[in-house]
Amino acid sequence: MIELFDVTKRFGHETAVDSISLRVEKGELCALVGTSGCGKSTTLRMINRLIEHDGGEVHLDGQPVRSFDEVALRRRIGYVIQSTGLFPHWTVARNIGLVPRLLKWPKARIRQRVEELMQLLGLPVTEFADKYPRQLSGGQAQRVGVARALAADPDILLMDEPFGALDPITRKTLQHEMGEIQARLHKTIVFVTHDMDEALALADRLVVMHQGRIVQQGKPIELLHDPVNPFVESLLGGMDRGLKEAALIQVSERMLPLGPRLLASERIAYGATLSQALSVMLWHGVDRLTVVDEEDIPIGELSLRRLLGANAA
Ligand SMILES: Nc1ncnc2c1ncn2[C@@H]1O[C@H](COP(=O)(O)OP(=O)(O)OP(=O)(O)O)[C@@H](O)[C@H]1O
Repeated sequence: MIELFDVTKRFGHETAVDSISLRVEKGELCALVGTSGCGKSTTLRMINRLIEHDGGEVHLDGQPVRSFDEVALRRRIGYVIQSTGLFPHWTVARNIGLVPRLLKWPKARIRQRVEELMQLLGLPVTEFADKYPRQLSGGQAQRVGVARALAADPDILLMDEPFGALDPITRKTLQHEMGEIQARLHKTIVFVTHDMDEALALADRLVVMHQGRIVQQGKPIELLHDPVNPFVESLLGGMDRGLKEAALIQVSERMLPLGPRLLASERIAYGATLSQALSVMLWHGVDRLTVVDEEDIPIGELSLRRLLGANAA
């Protein structure tokens, strides 16, 4: 668990982070969002003490971070940044094994752990273990960065725009995989991003910052429904909030059993999102879709009228 109590950071006369309080429960993914310069990265870096706070307290599992040895603290906390920070003259395997080596794990255990993580992150060992960072694409390098952060199995991960430099398709793939990895590993994660869709898709708790302060925090769906002010409303998508909420709901959650009616001609996978289903309806000018499973077998239907009814209720 990570707790910030009235934490403040000043750079000269400028207050970058202004008395913020935040609690991230064990196993929770907390996304920090807000306009550029609002203090997100500074907040993140005060957790692993890359930046020391000036006021208030930062606690990990009830202990002030200042009571930990700085180096030991950073080895306990995985840290992923946009530019990856991989050592260019080290192979992928060596980069991933960095913290376990510093922790003096036996060689065989390090090798086993590196291979396990490469597999988890979709990097075939025979293909990638001996490559150097310059031989990787941006997406592959980012996977190595995440694998490295997970190497010593830290409870806490800090991720600062980890997918910021990637093209939209690779970014979506990595977001999806990150969601799946988190569902398996249940790390406590603080995640900084500029991408609201990424934040909404991944976060258990969304924290909106503005000018060094937290203006609102809560579950993504709560913020979408009840933004506290026009700034939060516009950050969350303004009039697009309905579609953003629909992107968080799976077709399977809203489908109806197959009825006696003829199957609708257009199909949608049960794992698709409601926003994708609405897009398919708009595209084809239809108000019903047949929901199919992985084998393209009809298992239900989605009706625009019933969806509207559900929202109106
Ligand atoms: N080392 C530093 N020295 C002086 N000022 C700094 C330093 N680091 C950050 N700042 C200032 O503190 C404020 C908050 O910066 P921070 O990087 O935390 O914002 P951010 O929300 O992460 O921004 P971005 O989204 O653009 O990355 C900014 O005004 C920035 O200029």
